[in-house]
Amino acid sequence: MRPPIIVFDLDGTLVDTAPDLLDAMNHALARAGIDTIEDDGFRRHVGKGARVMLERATEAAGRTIAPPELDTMMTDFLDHYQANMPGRSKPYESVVAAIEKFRAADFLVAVCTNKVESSAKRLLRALGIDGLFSAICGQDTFPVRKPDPGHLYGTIDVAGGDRRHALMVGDSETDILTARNAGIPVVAVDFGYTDRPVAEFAPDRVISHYDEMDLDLVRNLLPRTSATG
Ligand SMILES: O=C(O)COP(=O)(O)O
Ligand SMILES: [Mg+2]
Repeated sequence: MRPPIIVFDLDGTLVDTAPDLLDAMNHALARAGIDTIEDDGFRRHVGKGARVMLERATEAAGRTIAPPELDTMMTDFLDHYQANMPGRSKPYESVVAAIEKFRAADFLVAVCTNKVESSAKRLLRALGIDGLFSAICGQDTFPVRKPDPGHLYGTIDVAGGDRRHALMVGDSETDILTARNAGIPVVAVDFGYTDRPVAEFAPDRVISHYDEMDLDLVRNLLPRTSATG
């Protein structure tokens, strides 16, 4: 029997990455001659991949850019972002302790993110926490990405987990839609990056701190089995 699994989103859920995403975005914008961003309004665009963040910042500056230019900006973004890891990015308070508790209770833990896979792996390695995860899958790991359920199913399969005893943890509408599309329960954190309060997207639970995410909460959301009950 495959073990139960908890799948975390990355940006805004597992790691507070916004300052470094902003630095890398501004580097790419400046190289393209586009106004850089000074406020943190861009956080609401995190979760759909860096290309969407760059497109939104470009629109906000009143510019339209052709796909090849956007490709160049994406390369500039990734070069800067990956060269400066881990930068100021930090795992959210108590998330590592929570993950260690789940692993000790024989849950697998994995990451399903719309970051490119190499960025996700490099960041988690730079933070010294990559070893906690049985799979780290990004927007380019499979032919589909969140909110397509195939991204979440694929992550569970690579990790060797049980799709029927899986839980998603995320911070955005994208994550909640992904879990719903997959028929998998979802816990939302309310401290991440989203354009509207996560409760509006009707997750199964909302938490404000990882201290709230104990084994009882997880087991209550999963179908009963000898492994999870
Ligand atoms: O938008 C991104 O770059 C990734 O965001 P995610 O880790 O929240 O999926
Ligand atoms: Mg996120």
